[in-house]
Amino acid sequence: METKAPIPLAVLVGIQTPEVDDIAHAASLEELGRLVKTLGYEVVGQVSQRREGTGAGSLLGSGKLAELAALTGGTGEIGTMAPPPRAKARQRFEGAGESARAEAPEEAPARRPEFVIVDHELSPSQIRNLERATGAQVLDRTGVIVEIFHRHANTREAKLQVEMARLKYVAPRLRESSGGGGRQQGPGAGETTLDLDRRKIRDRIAELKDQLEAVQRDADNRRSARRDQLRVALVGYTNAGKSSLMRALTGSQVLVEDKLFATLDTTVRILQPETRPRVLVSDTVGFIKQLPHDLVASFRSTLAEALEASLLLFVVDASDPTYEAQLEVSRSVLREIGADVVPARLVLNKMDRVDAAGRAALREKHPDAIMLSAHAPEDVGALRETLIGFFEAQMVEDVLRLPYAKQGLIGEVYESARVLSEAYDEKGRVLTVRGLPGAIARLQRSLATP
Ligand SMILES: Nc1nc2c(ncn2[C@@H]2O[C@H](COP(=O)(O)OP(=O)(O)OP(=O)(O)O)[C@@H](O)[C@H]2O)c(=O)[nH]1
Ligand SMILES: [Mg+2]
Repeated sequence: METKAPIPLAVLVGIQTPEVDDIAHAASLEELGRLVKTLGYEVVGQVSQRREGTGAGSLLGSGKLAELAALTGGTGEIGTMAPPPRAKARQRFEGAGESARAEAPEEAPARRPEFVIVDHELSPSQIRNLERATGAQVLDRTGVIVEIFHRHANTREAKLQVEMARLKYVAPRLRESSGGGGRQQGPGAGETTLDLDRRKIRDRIAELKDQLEAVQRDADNRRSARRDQLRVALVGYTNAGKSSLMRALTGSQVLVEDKLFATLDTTVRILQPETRPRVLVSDTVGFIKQLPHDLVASFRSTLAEALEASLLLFVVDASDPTYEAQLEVSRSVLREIGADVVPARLVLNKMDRVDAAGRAALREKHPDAIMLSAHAPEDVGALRETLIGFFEAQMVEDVLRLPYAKQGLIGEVYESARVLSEAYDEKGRVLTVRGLPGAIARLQRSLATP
């Protein structure tokens, strides 16, 4: 009995522009394949072509387009539009290295792929042209990422933000293809939004903005309650191992998956074994290249955690050949949200997959980095000591006088500082404490108020 819908099949399409080398191009398509897998589709083929740019009306040259259409069962024709004229130099460039071919399976697949997934941001008319030529639904990288976020968003805040990003992504594409009379769109455009005209979408976006502001005020309040605590945030590219480190450091059961964007919401846990005062660790959403701008805005809020941390652990998958590009993407997102002012340590993770020569090269390039494997308990133990050392260096000692009338504050003192000694005099308790300057100042303030 067939009750489950079959897994949708997809073909990937990538353009290698002159500034992109072979390794980066292959890595980008591989990453797209992983994104598509995260969406629950199966990748059954790949078409890639060298071109000067990604702006052509049909994206691919006519030959490549025909090759793609042969996989999907389309005509290979986009209809009224003629292919753009090709300059001599461009022809030479494109002719070189046609080595990346469609990986057609040995036997023709029983089903044709229903999706063509393009590794670049496409204009609405490019999407329409490709859909005409291939007979498949076309999604671009942005559409895939927006869709993953849409499916994975859990908290109310994440849901609101993703809906907003999705509407902004969908709106222009709706307008362009509305001549199709309610034609089925890719999953980037849900059926419900299809019926909405631009005005309704604008109204909905305004409504979402209001709701978001309310939710964010609550979140701000919750965060400010954690102010002056010892906080570390794990940030970095998707799949770098942030959640794995979070688990190892805090003994919590956060989701670890060999999937892109396994984590979409920030979680906060206590460093284990617990210290005095305790250290809070936050796990955050991962970054990716060509992150749609509206989703960066949605990061801004989950990453407010990171902004308020005293220390960022910048986690990198050191075993990935493109780790430097990933590092650069992460850095630029952090700059964009203003988190580049927070002290940060580079953590080169997955060192268990790096050989001795690779280690030496990494050590030379990043002499200050912490190298580890999230799977090695001794490495995680050492990282814990490093974290404790970092906070210890910032702590100061002070004396708190707790009058008898204020004994109710003792819990808060133990919570936010380490009590070194305790004595009594005629007025009350005298505590020598060690803690972050901000936390001690806050305690002194609550003791001073009558
Ligand atoms: N070999 C090895 N694999 C690791 C290590 N750390 C994490 N992994 C694996 O890498 C994959 C991704 O790990 P996660 O911890 O989910 O990565 P993440 O950074 O939280 O990813 P997102 O939530 O998707 O952004 C999982 O399959 C982990 O088991 C490591 O030190 N060594
Ligand atoms: Mg994660």
